[in-house]
Amino acid sequence: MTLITDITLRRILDSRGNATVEAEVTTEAGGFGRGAAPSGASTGEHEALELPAEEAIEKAEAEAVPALVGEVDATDQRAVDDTLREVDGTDDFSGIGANSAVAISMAAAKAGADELGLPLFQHLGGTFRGDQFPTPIGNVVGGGEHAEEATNIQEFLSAPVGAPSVTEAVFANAKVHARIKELLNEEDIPTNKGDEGAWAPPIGDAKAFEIVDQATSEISDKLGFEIGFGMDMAAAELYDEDEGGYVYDDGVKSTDEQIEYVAEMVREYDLEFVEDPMDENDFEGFAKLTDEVGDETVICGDDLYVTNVERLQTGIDKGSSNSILIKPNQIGTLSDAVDAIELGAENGIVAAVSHRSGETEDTTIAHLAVGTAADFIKTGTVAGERTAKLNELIRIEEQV
Ligand SMILES: C=C(OP(=O)(O)O)C(=O)O
Ligand SMILES: [Mg+2]
Repeated sequence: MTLITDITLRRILDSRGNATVEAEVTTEAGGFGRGAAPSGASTGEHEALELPAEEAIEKAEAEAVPALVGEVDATDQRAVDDTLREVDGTDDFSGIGANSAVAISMAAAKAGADELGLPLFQHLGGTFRGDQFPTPIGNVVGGGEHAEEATNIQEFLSAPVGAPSVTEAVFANAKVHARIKELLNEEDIPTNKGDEGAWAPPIGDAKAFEIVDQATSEISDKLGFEIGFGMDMAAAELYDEDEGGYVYDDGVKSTDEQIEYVAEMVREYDLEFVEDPMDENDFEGFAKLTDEVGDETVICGDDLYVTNVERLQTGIDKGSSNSILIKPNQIGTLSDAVDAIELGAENGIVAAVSHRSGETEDTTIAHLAVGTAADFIKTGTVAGERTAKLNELIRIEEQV
């Protein structure tokens, strides 16, 4: 029994320059952990609620801190997370804010690991986990809600599926990112950047498919292992019911046309990963697409599931996808995120643990991905708040 003895909450900057919540947890025997909440821009309609940082801190200091300090064992992550849910008293963490909840949850996990003298991935995953690494998929070109005057599709993701190690995969993605800059320069296309460090050039989706295909093929040939690519369409941001479907610069696609378009791209470019190809409430559209190309590629639900086991169960029942994106702050605690990964695993749904577009130097998701044997981790390719996680993966690989 190693009780939490202190919790400090503060406002810090995220990568977009917005205020976010950082938590520090200290335990009786001197264990210490620090965690910080990320923040989305293309957020799902059904996500847990982020409150303004100051308000979230104030509410958590009044409600959560007294219920945890001197009361809960830091090494018992379920007890920490159950307490956060109990004191919050809502389904969407609108009581204390999902940003305060996830920061405390992650800080407590790190304090628990420190207390036990274990690396975080092992504390989260247990003794028999930690030797299986995710493929890091990293956005190299993008637009949508993450950049203006760029592609309609939010993210084009380099996917080094044949890399011999996670370290080689991380460097491969950085090389693809660099090669894309050269290709854009050759055509005098401006190399603006989006929120996550991907290039955000003023080009259409068709051109982006060509450039990313060329860059991944060239770097794959150079390095001698397979590098494909995928995409996060963030289609809920494109969908407009009043317009009758998915709104692109060159026209509107109906649901059936969207399914056809995505299936065509999967086949033409042999896509490794397709996230949110349909609107966040269209379980049926997802299911049709998964039926059509689910044996050729990974169809992943992000805004569709928002890391929520009830929504995932609906997707399982309807056959909506073969993958789930996992973002701890979408649901509020690490326990909830692990529950979603495990429900998925029991039903043949592979996990992709993910950053948010607004990030901090926090590296918890690297440990969560390794500790739960997730198939993928999506956390960018360059930029300090992204490389923090990628470099942590390199360090973890050295430890196992
Ligand atoms: C990382 C993403 O973006 P955001 O954090 O803005 O939701 C995403 O949609 O997968
Ligand atoms: Mg997404």
